[in-house]
Amino acid sequence: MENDKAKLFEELRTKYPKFIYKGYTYAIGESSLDIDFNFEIPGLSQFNPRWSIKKSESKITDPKDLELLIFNLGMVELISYWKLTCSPKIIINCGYLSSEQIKWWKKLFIKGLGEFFYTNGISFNYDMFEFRCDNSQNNINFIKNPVAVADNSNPKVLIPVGGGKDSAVTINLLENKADRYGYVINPRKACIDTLNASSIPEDKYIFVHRTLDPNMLRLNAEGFLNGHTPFSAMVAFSAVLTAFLNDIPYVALSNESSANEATVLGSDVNHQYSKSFEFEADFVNYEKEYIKSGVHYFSLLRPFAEVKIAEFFSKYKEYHEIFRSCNAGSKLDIWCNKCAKCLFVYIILSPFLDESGMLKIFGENLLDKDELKPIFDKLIGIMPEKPFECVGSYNEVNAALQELLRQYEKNGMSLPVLLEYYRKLPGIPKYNLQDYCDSFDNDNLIPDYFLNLLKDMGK
Ligand SMILES: CC(=O)N[C@H]1[C@@H](OP(=O)(O)OP(=O)(O)OC[C@H]2O[C@@H](n3ccc(=O)[nH]c3=O)[C@H](O)[C@@H]2O)O[C@H](CO)[C@@H](O)[C@@H]1O[C@H](C)C(=O)N[C@@H](C)C(=O)N[C@@H](CCC(=O)O)C(=O)O
Ligand SMILES: Nc1ncnc2c1ncn2[C@@H]1O[C@H](COP(=O)(O)OP(=O)(O)OP(=O)(O)O)[C@@H](O)[C@H]1O
Repeated sequence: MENDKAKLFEELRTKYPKFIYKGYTYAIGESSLDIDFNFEIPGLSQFNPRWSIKKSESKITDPKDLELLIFNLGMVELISYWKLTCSPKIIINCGYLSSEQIKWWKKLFIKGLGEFFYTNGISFNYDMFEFRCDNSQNNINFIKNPVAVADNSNPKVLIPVGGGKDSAVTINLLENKADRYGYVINPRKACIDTLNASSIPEDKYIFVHRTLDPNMLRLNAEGFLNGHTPFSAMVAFSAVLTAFLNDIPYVALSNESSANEATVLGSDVNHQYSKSFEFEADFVNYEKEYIKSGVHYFSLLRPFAEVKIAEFFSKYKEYHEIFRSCNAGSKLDIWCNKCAKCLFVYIILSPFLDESGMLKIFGENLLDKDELKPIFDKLIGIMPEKPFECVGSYNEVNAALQELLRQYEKNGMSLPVLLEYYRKLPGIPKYNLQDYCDSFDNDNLIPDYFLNLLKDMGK
């Protein structure tokens, strides 16, 4: 199967040697910015993905100011379309990229699609594709009116909300400390419920509608190359554009330090690459160097491990029955209770909530499901690969399980099947959960105002 895909990859690249980013059009309405991108794989299909971004009434002083942001959103959007054929030439007809920028985009393609290449059995490197851009540097519309930080005591901040626990923690940590706006791409129930459960007023929900081109979905169904794309990189570019449009100087992500760990042990393949600090730092440099919107992008939760975020979240009961971290069940708004993400969230919340609290969320004890053992083995690190999901590090999974084991034994409770299995496993090193809860990663780009808030809260 993997070899078939690698063969298909070669065939498609030969048959479709070019991918063209032909252009974009946009219209600024009273309450939204509407964008149409135009991509083409000659001989195969045109693609017109669309974005509609809510905007405030505030006037855009110069519409041209939006163009660099829109062009760059198109650059990240095109990854999903390019991956159908992985064409060796990417021709950019609507914007200029310097050789440094081209290097930057090549890195995002290679690392952001690391899982896609790995799971399709494709080996891919920097020499296997090139970017050509026809436009001269003179055509760049530099931003003339960047967003300024107006009020440092209650700054406006855009918080991307995914419907899971992490963004709910950011929302709550910033309550009464910042003027919060909730940002959601294609809102699903858990995202809306999360915002409704928070104290963010409805007029500060900023919803964005992104439409995938049906030709891509058709070609996926026909068997063209498909797989994971760096979704969080798209969140980054679109959130900065949305913040700019709404005169909001900060974008606060909820990406944690655990996202930095590779998914495949000893390799660069990381499902969460675009949630890693490496991407965050690259993105901030790119934005400051080549876009200069004035918007500051950072992750408020970067210093923390997932277990610390779980500890915060365990206290925010108002979200417990509405949040959904499960990607597999995201369309149906359910916890599927079968996937790695469900089991992972179950494990890291368990030390902080009693059994009835856990039952309210999941409806059953996932550590009592013997059929989840293969996933469990991947989460604790006795297999060479973690699941391709947004899950925390091996160490913190082990630390949470060992703390849970301690609690069960202290209370004289009988162990669920996976915890009993874990207790008997030989050679597992000892971990202390508190060490992970106390850790604070200084590799972060949190602006002083927000860093001081975390410090004042004793975090
Ligand atoms: C696949 C994906 O990114 N889905 C996100 C997307 O959902 P949407 O309803 O628009 O599309 P799907 O039904 O999932 O996919 C249909 C087909 O289109 C392809 N595709 C989709 C999106 C895209 O950007 N590029 C594509 O090529 C895909 O391959 C299918 O063939 O948008 C939603 C929000 O609007 C997101 O919630 C969807 O995210 C999924 C729940 C999901 O599982 N996303 C994974 C990428 C994922 O692992 N998410 C991580 C974060 C990953 C990261 O750090 O990059 C997570 O949330 O844990
Ligand atoms: N549809 C979306 N719209 C806007 N931002 C999103 C969306 N989906 C995810 N995000 C952003 O990406 C981040 C990472 O997504 P991820 O699913 O890992 O986190 P989460 O939903 O907050 O929590 P959990 O880890 O419990 O799922 C989110 O915290 C949020 O900032």
